[in-house]
This record gives sequence, C-alpha cells and structure tokens, in this order.
Amino acid sequence: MRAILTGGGTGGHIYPALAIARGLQQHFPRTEILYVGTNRGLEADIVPKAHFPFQAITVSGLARKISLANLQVLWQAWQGYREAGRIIKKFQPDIVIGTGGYVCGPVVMAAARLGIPTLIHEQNALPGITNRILSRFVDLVAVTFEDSRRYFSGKARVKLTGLPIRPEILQARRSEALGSLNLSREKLTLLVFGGSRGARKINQAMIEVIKRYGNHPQVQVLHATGQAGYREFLQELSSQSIVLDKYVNIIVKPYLYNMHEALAAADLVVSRAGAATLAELTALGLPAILIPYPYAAENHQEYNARALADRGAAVLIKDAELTGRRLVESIDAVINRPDKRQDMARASQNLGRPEALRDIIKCVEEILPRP
Ligand SMILES: CC(=O)N[C@H]1[C@@H](OP(=O)(O)OP(=O)(O)OC[C@H]2O[C@@H](n3ccc(=O)[nH]c3=O)[C@H](O)[C@@H]2O)O[C@H](CO)[C@@H](O)[C@@H]1O
Repeated sequence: MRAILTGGGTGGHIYPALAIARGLQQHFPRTEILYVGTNRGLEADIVPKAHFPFQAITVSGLARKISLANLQVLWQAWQGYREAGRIIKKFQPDIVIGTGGYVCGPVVMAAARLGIPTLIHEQNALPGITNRILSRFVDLVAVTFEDSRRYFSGKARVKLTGLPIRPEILQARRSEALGSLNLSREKLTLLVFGGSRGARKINQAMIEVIKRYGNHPQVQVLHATGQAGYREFLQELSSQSIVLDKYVNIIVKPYLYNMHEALAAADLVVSRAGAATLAELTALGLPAILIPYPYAAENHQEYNARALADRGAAVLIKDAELTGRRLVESIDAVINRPDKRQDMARASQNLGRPEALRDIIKCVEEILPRP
C-alpha cells in the first residue's frame, strides 16, 4: 500500500492525518507513506519528527476578501497543483487522503484528476472551505459530526466516522509516561495547553495557577505555552519575580511532541476546544476545563466545548471571562474533588469514539480498487 497524506496549517489538520498514516501502517503490510504539506505550516516541523517522509509544495490560503493578493494566491495554487501532480506521478500512490487546510486543495484535486482514489476527512461540524470544494471531486468524505453532511455537495459520498486519533494516544501507559516526563507518581497532574499554536490568554492566566500550585505537595503542572508564546511567558514570569527553577512540580515547555505521554499522565486538562483535542480527551475519558478560542470560524470551538460541558464532561470558561483567579478557582473545584473528577471522566468517556481510526481504514478499503 502506498499512500499520500496531506493536510496542514495547524495541528488540528495534521494529527488526524498522522493518525490515519499510522492506522494504514498497522493495517496494510508494507505501507509506504508520503506526507505532502507546505514549508510554512506546522506540518514541516511535526511530520519529520513523527518519522514520516515529507515533501513541500507552494500554496497559500485565500484572503477572505477579494484582493490583488488573491491573484498571487491563485497563481500559487496553480503552481502547487502542478507540483502535486509531479509528486503523485513519481510516488504512484494507491490512495490520496486529505485532512483539510489549503494545502489539501491542489494535492487532492491533482490525484482525483489522475484517477487515483481519494478520501477527505473533516474534523469540525462546520466544514472548512477546502474540504467543501473538494467534496465534489473525491470518492469519499469522512466526517466527525453528523451535522456537517449538509454542507457537502449532494453528490458526495459521506460517512460518519468520528475523528481519528493517533494510536499511541490510546496505547500510552500512565506510569511509564510519568517516568518519561520526569513527573512524580504520587501527585495529581494538571496538563495545560492552548491548541497546537498555544494560547496567549491561557498563558497569562497560568501565572496565577503557577503561584497557587508552585511546590504544592499533591499537584504537579505540565504546561505547553505554544512555540510562539514561550519566550513571552518566561519574560512575564521573570517580570513578576517568579523563578521556575524553585518549583520542582511545574514543567513549562514550548510544545509537547510527546502528547500521548502528557495525556496518559494527566488527571485534569486545561485547553482550547479544537476538534482533535476534544477527540483525544474523550477517547481517554479525561475531565477538562475548556476555554474555546472565540475567533475560530463561526465560533465553532464554543459549540465543540458545549457538547462536552452540557454532558458534564467539562467545565466551560468563556475566553472573555478568563482571568487567573477564575482559572485557579475552576481548577481547585475539580482537582480537590475525586468524586467530581470521576463523574466528569465517566461523562467524557461516554462521548469518546476511539474506534474512529478503524472506521476510516474501512472507508479506505471501500474505495481501493478490488485486487
Ligand atoms: C484557532 C482555530 O481555528 N483552531 C482550529 C484548529 O485547532 P488546533 O490546530 O489547535 O487543533 P486541535 O485543538 O483540534 O488539535 C491540536 C492538536 O495538537 C496536539 N498538540 C497540541 C499542543 C502540543 O503542545 N502538542 C500537541 O501534540 C493536540 O494533541 C491535538 O492533537 O484545528 C481544529 C481542527 O480542525 C479546529 O477544531 C480548531 O478550531
């Protein structure tokens, strides 16, 4: 089996593609994967670190308004389409799979034109523009939410699968993860991150959390600031005379490349409400405090977060209402109450779809030509 995976920009598009790549490797003997992305997206960093071959093409996203810059974008899309065509002809894939983000457009389109089986996966209830267009040309559209069916072209074959998560996330073991992260086995672990690019607002609120939990005897904190916010966060700590080295129980990193271990170690998670993150939290049955990013297209993160909060799996704090104090109070209210944590964990687990990857592999089998 030879497969090209494409999807990019943010982690929310990349990790589902990596999950599918791993699923293909586990299911089909001698699978060869090629990941096609852009050099500007997070995929150029994440994919090689996940040990998959990576090739870049030149494309960029359309501005929402009509502008001269868009002419250049269209020219680049044409270039990208030709580059993708060359890559596909050389690699000779049996299937091309896209998980959203503008890089998918030229790659999946070129594959469809060359008669190669194509599948796209949509992570959000409100589908992205690239996937909406591609749905007219591909063999199958796999969706996370039943709701998104109606946004795709009438002709598209749409299947509900859920959002595939990386197999290592389901396989990681807590005690090994704690060891490899240098965390204590005796303390509760609070995992904090703001989506794949980090969240400045959450980082700001974390200052109070660090003051509250620094050297706490029962709680430890693992906080990923996002690559772009790391320096600023350290500066903010030092301007408030907070010396991280004095706290044995607080670990701050720019990015977690070993999220499977971080999630396995976690007892409570504080994060944004991107679709991939929520699929991971619910597949593991983790309780969470969610602060949806308010500027995501049509406020979809708030809808994502409500799906969990309404069923008791998460506490929702609106971004506009987030302060250090509010975050500390919310964490206190969950972390010190094992019964509440357990109820939230059960509710979270009820929403999980750990079989999504298996269902996508079934979709792949359906569209491959019979041997
Ligand atoms: C601002 C915005 O529009 N965000 C969108 C983007 O979010 P974003 O890219 O943040 O995606 P998600 O929250 O869905 O997923 C983040 C992914 O990054 C991983 N991770 C994160 C931090 C880290 O240090 N290490 C790490 O591995 C998480 O485990 C997860 O797999 O794509 C999602 C899926 O299309 C959408 O639902 C989000 O609304």
